[in-house]
Amino acid sequence: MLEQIKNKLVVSCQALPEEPLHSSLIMGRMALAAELGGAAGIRAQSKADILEIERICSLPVIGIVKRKYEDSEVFITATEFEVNELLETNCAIIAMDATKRPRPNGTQLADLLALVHAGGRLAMADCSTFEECLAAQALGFDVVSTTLCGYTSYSEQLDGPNFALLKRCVTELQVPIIAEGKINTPEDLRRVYDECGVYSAVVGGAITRPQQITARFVKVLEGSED
Ligand SMILES: CC(=O)N[C@H](C=O)[C@@H](O)[C@H](O)[C@H](O)COP(=O)(O)O
Repeated sequence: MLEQIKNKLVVSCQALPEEPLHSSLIMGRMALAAELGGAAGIRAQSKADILEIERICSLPVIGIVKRKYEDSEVFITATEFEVNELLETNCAIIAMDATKRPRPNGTQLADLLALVHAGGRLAMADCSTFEECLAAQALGFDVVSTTLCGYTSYSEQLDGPNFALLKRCVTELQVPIIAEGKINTPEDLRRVYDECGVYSAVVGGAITRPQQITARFVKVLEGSED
């Protein structure tokens, strides 16, 4: 799987229940469209969406399950329950929140990682800071990403990708680094490869969330810069 996505584009096809495209059928078609467009992999949310994507599209999948728990801010593959759901699909990589925030029910990140590996899958760490990326590598994650940069209270809040963080991770870590989050334009994508030297990159909303794409066009008519 890793070789397949190296230096290529992974497209995240996700629509949560509150989003207009929430539907496994639609996410399957999104994934197929991404495949036809030349993507090398898909990132997808929920067992149902992944099973539909696997049915219709031949690209390897990075799987996550987003579920909110009362006692934690962590919602991307937060407990053993979500990992076990993903193990019922053929996703090659299981991604999870690897931030320092406490997980629901006292769940330990190391236990989730062990479960992923016992299931014969690779594990991807969604981090928000350099320290979290470093800790994820030390724990034994196979790939590390900056997915949650800007989404924890203590991480840098930027409108686009955190190029400096990506570059530091690539320079100082040994595991493959995946750029994910806020890659809003083809130019951003070019830069995470050329300037930061990342292993692979995931683009989501800029390709698969039409409400977000529309808003970007509407904004220029309102006279403000994006
Ligand atoms: C923070 C969070 O929940 N991120 C999620 C992680 O799976 C997705 O909602 C993002 O779409 C994905 O990371 C890709 O990022 P962008 O859509 O910015 O290209």
